[in-house]
Amino acid sequence: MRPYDAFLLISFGGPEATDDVIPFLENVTRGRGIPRERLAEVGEHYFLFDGVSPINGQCRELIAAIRADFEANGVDLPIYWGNRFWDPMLADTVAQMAKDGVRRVVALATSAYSNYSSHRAYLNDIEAARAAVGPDAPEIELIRPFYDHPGFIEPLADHARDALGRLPEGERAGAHLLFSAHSIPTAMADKSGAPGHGFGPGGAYAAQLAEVARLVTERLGGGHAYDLVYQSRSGPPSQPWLEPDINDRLEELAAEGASAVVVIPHGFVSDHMEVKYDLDHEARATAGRLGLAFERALGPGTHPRFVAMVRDLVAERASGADPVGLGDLPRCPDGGSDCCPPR
Ligand SMILES: CC1=C(CCC(=O)O)c2cc3nc(cc4[nH]c(cc5[nH]c(cc1n2)c(C)c5CCC(=O)O)c(CCC(=O)O)c4C)C(CCC(=O)O)=C3C
Ligand SMILES: [Fe+2]
Repeated sequence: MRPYDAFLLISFGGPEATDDVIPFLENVTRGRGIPRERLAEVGEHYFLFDGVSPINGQCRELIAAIRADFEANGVDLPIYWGNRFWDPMLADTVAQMAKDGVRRVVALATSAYSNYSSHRAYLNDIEAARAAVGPDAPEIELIRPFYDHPGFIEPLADHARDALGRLPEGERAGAHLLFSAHSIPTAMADKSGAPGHGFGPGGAYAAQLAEVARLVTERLGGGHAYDLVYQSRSGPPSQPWLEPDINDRLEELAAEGASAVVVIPHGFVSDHMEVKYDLDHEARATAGRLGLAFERALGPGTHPRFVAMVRDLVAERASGADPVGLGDLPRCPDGGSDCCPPR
């Protein structure tokens, strides 16, 4: 697709063997002030799965689906993949693209929202990788945060409907929906989005998460009660992070008389370790202890509408058309020159 000569998927990366776990965690937390105990604890989450994070496999599946979709729709772009924290590392991929003579790249991050960790960090890592490669490095344009795209919202709603359908029949109509996203420090959240956006506490990130929760609930019909909750908090206890934690909210819901919950991990694009451990393992156990029926909806993953969204976003970027989106928030512009500064 003109004006690009390659498509690049950029993801977080995850270990794929026991010996990868600690070096991976060191890459992620370098200079971040994460307490050592938290690292040891998170290492255990990975060891429980023999050191294999699902995220790289999910990227391979997504790339296979994008390749098939590009082919079926006449999009003639080679596809590359680079991670921020584990092999294939982004800098190596950028070096490979330079060797292959690639000059102009359109990139998508496996991260849908506005905040430093989900957006600005990707832009910074792209520039660091290009600088490491030198003058032959291609130009790389990162696609905007896409949380509001119908190709993100519709798969979430489809998968939430499936999860409701897995509850015992008598629990479906009254099920409480919990939309779960990665917690971040409140200082990072408050600054998310474009400067001076006026979203208030939690910034663009919390506002976007709330908007997606509303749009998905609306699509399900049935008037389900729902909340926005957070998971996977790290950092020292003295530092405020976005709340409520999903486990605390489950306690409250049980006390309020709820009997079934469907968790929708709308903060993520695939069912990686933060979903498998923090939701399927930990939150499910909390719900079980409280006597709540519990189902967890799949993430967008390789839902055909999500895969087609990638092609839509590439075309949008190539043509310079106005961003397509659902809901009431201002659209994120491409380029994002000054949005999502560090905390
Ligand atoms: C917003 C957000 C997303 C969603 C957007 C996106 O996808 O980008 C995300 C995704 C992910 N986070 C992941 C893993 C980790 N995140 C950590 C630490 C942190 N995450 C943060 C935020 C986010 N994280 C923050 C503010 C920290 C504190 C350190 C810092 O300020 O930067 C740590 C360190 C240990 C710990 O403290 O938990 C790990 C191991 C994996 C891989 C899972 C797998 O292996 O399958 C994925 C997809
Ligand atoms: Fe994270």
